[in-house]
Amino acid sequence: MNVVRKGAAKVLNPVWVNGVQKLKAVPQPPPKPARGLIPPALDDSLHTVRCMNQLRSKDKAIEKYIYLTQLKDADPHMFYRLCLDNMPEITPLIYTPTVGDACLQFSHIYRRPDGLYVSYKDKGSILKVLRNWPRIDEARIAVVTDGSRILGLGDLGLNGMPISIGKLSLYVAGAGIHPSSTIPICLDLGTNNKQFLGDPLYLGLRQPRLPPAEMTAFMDEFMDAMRTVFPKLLIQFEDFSTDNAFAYLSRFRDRYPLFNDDIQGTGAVVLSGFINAAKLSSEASGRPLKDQRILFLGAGSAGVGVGMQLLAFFRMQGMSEEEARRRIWLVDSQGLIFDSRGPMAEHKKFFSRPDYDGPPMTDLTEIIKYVKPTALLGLSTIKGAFNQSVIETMSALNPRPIIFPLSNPVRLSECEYHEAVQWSRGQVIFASGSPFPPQEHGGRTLYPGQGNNMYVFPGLGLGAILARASKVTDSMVEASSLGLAESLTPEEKTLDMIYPRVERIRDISAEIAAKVIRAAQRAGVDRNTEIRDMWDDQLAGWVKSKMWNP
Ligand SMILES: NC(=O)C1=CN([C@@H]2O[C@H](COP(=O)(O)OP(=O)(O)OC[C@H]3O[C@@H](n4cnc5c(N)ncnc54)[C@H](OP(=O)(O)O)[C@@H]3O)[C@@H](O)[C@H]2O)C=CC1
Ligand SMILES: CC(=O)C(=O)O
Ligand SMILES: [Mg+2]
Repeated sequence: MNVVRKGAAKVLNPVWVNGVQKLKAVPQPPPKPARGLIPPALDDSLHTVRCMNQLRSKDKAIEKYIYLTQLKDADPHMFYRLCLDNMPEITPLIYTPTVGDACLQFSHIYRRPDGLYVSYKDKGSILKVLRNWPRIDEARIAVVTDGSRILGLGDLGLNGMPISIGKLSLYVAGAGIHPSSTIPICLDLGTNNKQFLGDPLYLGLRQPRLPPAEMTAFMDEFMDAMRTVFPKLLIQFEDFSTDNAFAYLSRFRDRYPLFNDDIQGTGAVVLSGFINAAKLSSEASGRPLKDQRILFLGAGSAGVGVGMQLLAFFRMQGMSEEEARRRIWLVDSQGLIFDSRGPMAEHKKFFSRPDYDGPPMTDLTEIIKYVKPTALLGLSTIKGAFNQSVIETMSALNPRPIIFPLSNPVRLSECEYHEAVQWSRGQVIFASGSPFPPQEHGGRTLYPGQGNNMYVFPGLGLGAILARASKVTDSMVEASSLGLAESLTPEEKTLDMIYPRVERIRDISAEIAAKVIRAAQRAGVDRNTEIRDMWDDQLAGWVKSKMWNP
């Protein structure tokens, strides 16, 4: 279990709140083991070197993942120290892309319990199961998946647990949430994955997924029980299949403090990258922001979530809803989405085009020639969909085309960075869901952005927790996005970066959290009255003081 320093003592530390000194219980690490129980020359700073050497000696990413999982279990302080000191190297191992392989293989690489499993068999007694969690009073944030759409890998059932664990490791590393305040949760509601159902080692329920009414009844009981057992908890819904992602966000968001990371977190992170990318593209084309035209490949929870966030941003620029909506085109597995195409899923209707009435359009290059987009965003899970013809056509239309292949893990990315650089002759403004290495082009080093919700959810969650928000409003999500967009340093701007360096994640999360707290206060959903009167710089310092450090 991810118990940090089991049996840690608590001491009272003085803290200042609105100019008043109070005493607060702070968990302390246990005393060092007694003399003779550890090697005499064991030294913390050298031990980090030893651990990194052991990590780097493994050939395969999945072996590194297993090593880090064991390290987290044995010595969480050292695990998070390594994460913080080596973010660019370790993030792809504990998160996408490697976490995708960890999910695929979870039932085979499983070693020790971590997180909470709530099964359909627990229906009627979910409350009791939740009460088995060992750190109820400390719990502040849960990431909940039902494993039905893990990254772009489909229905992985109970094997989705590493996604919840990985996201929460980033909450700790990236935003300083205390490890013992986190609960990874996997709802085990069956799976339609035939390979898993036939695998004797599969750890989940061997039954097909539930019909919608039964699933909703289960979710109602689960959410009620969550509120009873964990009254201070923020909930992040993660990797639910498209219909359920939209349905449960709208069903529960006004009753519980929660957000859906794939719809809202992705919307926020992509808007942020888009704002910075649009500035660069406008400098090259002279085209004002209001003339940006966005084409999405993929119209699922992420595509539509990003579309809605962009729409809100265009509205902030003074456009009417109709004008803003007409800036956005969606393409799904059947091609361009337009009104006269025939029946379509509810979540696609808002962006369906009323102004196209021709034959179905399925070829992406042809669609680009028709739409003339300035930005092409991929949330389709279709590897290679942004081929040479697509990128050359985008480059012919735009001096600096914005191309974001955002699907995860890396092997499902719509294109790779080196391809985008080569086919655009170095002009592409690029962000991908999973990381790619920098490229040399024309004597310059070009840096890809990582347009991944990992830049947003730690700060958004930290802000919501510290504000003790009763719900997560659209304005809080928007504040997280604008906070991220504004966080670039002058040096990062000089390098044409559109997202900050991941090494700065703690500072970025603190900035985002402070903005989220302000948005919660403006929306009147904050319940932490002690920080309402703080000035901005006081609030920023206070947020940082709340971060846990390994
Ligand atoms: N970078 C980031 O931070 C994030 C990335 N993602 C990634 O985005 C991807 C999609 O996630 P999500 O939206 O939740 O998944 P969904 O399953 O909800 O959506 C996938 C969409 O892609 C469409 N699609 C499938 N095949 C094709 C095709 N051949 N041509 C065009 N479109 C196609 C589907 O069409 P149809 O509707 O017709 O089935 C659907 O609209 C995943 O890989 C996920 O990992 C998700 C969240 C965050
Ligand atoms: C990043 C993420 O949340 C996803 O790919 O689903
Ligand atoms: Mg996700």
